Amino acid sequence: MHVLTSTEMKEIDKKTSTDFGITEEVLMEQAAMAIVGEIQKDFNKNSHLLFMVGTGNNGGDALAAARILHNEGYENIEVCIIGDENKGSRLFKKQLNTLKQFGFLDFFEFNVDFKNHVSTADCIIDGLIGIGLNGNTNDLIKGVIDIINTFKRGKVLSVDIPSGINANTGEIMGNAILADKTITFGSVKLGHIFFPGREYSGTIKVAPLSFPKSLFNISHRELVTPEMVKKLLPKRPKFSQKYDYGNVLILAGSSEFPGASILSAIGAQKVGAGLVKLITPTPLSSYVLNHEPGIIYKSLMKDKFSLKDFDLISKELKKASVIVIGPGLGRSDETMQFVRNVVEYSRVPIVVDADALYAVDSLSLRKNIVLTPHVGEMKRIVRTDEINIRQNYEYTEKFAKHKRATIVFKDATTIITNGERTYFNITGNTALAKGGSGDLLTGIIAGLVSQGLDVMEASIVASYLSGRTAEIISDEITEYYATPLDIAKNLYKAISEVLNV
Ligand SMILES: NC(=O)C1=CN([C@@H]2O[C@H](COP(=O)(O)OP(=O)(O)OC[C@H]3O[C@@H](n4cnc5c(N)ncnc54)[C@H](OP(=O)(O)O)[C@@H]3O)[C@@H](O)[C@H]2O)[C@@H](O)CC1
Ligand SMILES: Nc1ncnc2c1ncn2[C@@H]1O[C@H](COP(=O)(O)OP(=O)(O)O)[C@@H](O)[C@H]1O
Ligand SMILES: [K+]
Repeated sequence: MHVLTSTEMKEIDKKTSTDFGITEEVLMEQAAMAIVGEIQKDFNKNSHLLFMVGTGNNGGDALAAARILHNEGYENIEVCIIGDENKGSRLFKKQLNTLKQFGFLDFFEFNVDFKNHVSTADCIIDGLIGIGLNGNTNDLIKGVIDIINTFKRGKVLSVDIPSGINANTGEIMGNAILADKTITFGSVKLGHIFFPGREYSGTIKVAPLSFPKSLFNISHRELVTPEMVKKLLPKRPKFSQKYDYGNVLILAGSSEFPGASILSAIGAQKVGAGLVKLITPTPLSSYVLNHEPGIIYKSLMKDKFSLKDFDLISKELKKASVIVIGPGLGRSDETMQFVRNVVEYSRVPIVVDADALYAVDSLSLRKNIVLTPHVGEMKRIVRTDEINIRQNYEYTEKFAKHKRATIVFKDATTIITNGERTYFNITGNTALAKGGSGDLLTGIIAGLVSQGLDVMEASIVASYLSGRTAEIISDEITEYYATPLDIAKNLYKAISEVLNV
């Protein structure tokens, strides 16, 4: 599913009408039917429905939905219009007229009594502002939203996007409606998938309406879906053996951070790599063997990697189909030099994570190198703490283009981009907000590359699977308790689920 900006959505809207003859009126009627469908799922004809209506087309959608329900015999509908009706959009005015022609009379003014309407409503339909939001909410709308958020007792259904949420960033513009459910049209917008918009939207439903599918190619951004992951998962034909599933070389660890390397190695193996070879400076053999005896393990019997180790491992570099470098390395100068040499002299795909991210700063990279920074690392490698990079996907896209590499910007909403195409992963929860989850992810990415995926495809599948596994096992053992090792051991649950989509 494409993830759109408000401008892209408006463009699609316009073209649907000019190039395909499906008018805005038709689309609005379809949007209204979709809203009605959602209301009918949860509320009956006696339910108290409060329609909060702005004077743009978002309000038009809400008015049309109120009219359809009134016509269906819903008896307890109230409509409250906020703003100057005379200055409303063409379709808002048209819908208001039509509603009146259907004999609807229960309009009320926004006044001191408003709190009572809000607190007695079974469902508040938020049609105040949609993707036409043009800045911070003004005083009038701000007051209305505050009262709704404070005094609501029933459910809140937002039309298109919670009023006050920036459709392009998910930011709260002044204040915003906290919805239980949002019904949006055509496709999701960026504001639905970036926090806090993602939280404010509640459950998101997408009504396709009659937009021609081809028009959505206007966007180069997509949401990672189970269907996408299923298609990408490497095949495992019966007539095959371990060499068909690649050779992952992991260069990780130091005396200071021994555990990270093991998680990466387990991640690669649990996702199906043919051979996983882990080389660490410090001896870890009993840990590795306890966790997974199938991992091929070698220690250089020292504290940390340095440039002179390069010759020692150059034979391994030649045999590898993919390299992981970074987890737990430490950041000493000699280790950073070692990392630069590995990255410069290898041609196979490389997953660069954690400490190694700081070493590649000065290097020119290539498309089959993937950098996997979390928020802190991203801020440091792009040298900024000013802009809000977590929601600024364009910044990450530009950075990927500039580095000529693929970036996985790991966060609650993860951005995966090579600067030309961008994917957002929204699986996962706070079970992953623990040291080691990123090390595991790195290994999973490499394990998928070793089976033939490119780094972008592998990052999409890996982010989805680790996040989805976290969700599945959190239902069983809670987000508090689940550890990166639990995620690794339960990866099969998300894989099986995807295979059965
Ligand atoms: N696109 C599509 O394909 C389809 C779109 N559809 C629907 O149209 C919606 C977009 O409609 P839109 O363009 O009329 O804008 P909309 O969201 O109603 O906002 C404008 C209103 O908000 C107000 N307002 C704005 N900012 C404000 C602020 N900061 N503080 C306070 N007020 C503010 C602004 O007031 P004004 O600035 O004019 O005083 C005006 O009244 C879209 O979300 C979807 O629901 C469907 O029918 C199906 C097909
Ligand atoms: N609240 C959250 N919701 C979803 N995913 C999360 C959340 N917090 C962290 N993650 C994911 O967990 C992983 C954490 O990686 P990272 O911070 O690099 O861990 P570490 O460096 O300790 O191994 C990333 O894949 C990130 O997307
Ligand atoms: K809205």
